[in-house]
Amino acid sequence: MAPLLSVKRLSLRRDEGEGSAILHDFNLEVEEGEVVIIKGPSGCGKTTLLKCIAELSVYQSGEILLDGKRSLDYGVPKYRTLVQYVPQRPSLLPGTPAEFLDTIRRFSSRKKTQEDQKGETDPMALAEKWGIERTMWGREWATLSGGEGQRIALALAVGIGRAEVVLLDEPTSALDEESMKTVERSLLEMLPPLRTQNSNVS
Ligand SMILES: Nc1ncnc2c1ncn2[C@@H]1O[C@H](COP(=O)(O)OP(=O)(O)OP(=O)(O)O)[C@@H](O)[C@H]1O
Repeated sequence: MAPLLSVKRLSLRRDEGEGSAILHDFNLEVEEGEVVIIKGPSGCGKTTLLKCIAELSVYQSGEILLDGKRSLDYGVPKYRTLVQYVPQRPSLLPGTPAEFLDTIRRFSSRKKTQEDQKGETDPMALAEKWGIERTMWGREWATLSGGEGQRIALALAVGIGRAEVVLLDEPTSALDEESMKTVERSLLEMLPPLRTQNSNVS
């Protein structure tokens, strides 16, 4: 059986392919239920790798497969609902989290099956458990603190329940220790790891 996610010989260079290499022939296989931690020094390409997997960055060569199929086989919008990227700085997103949630729900409601609804948790209720008041969803992303934006982005990614792969880019880097523990505890409850894997980008 094909792994849930495979990254095969991924290579990407800086400056639209004209500069030095960021990733060179990078390979990764992730099985269903597996939690993978990507480690490496600042600037080595961790965010770039996650953005490539989410089809948000253009790479020069290599292949990324979800359940053995390319993003183009799914169609990129559908692929992005299956592979969700939670950015390090959601404050750079336009509009408000409530608008974002509406857009996802409008897109989802047309195709939602009972199977889709199984893993769903209300993102607002989830974020509330992490100390995010419901009124915050109506504020522009740019006006939220780094930690508030991170908790909302995380609640959106894991609460909607359609994602097969959730890519978390330092998801708790802007949180204080207590909030970090609360968020990590509930993430672990929602995403029980069958196995863990450490992968280095260097
Ligand atoms: N659009 C771009 N154009 C040119 N260089 C870029 C671009 N995006 C990223 N880079 C460079 O690619 C390298 C990898 O960046 P990336 O953000 O993936 O690193 P990282 O490992 O996530 O770092 P950190 O741990 O500091 O967040 C860096 O040298 C960065 O400056």
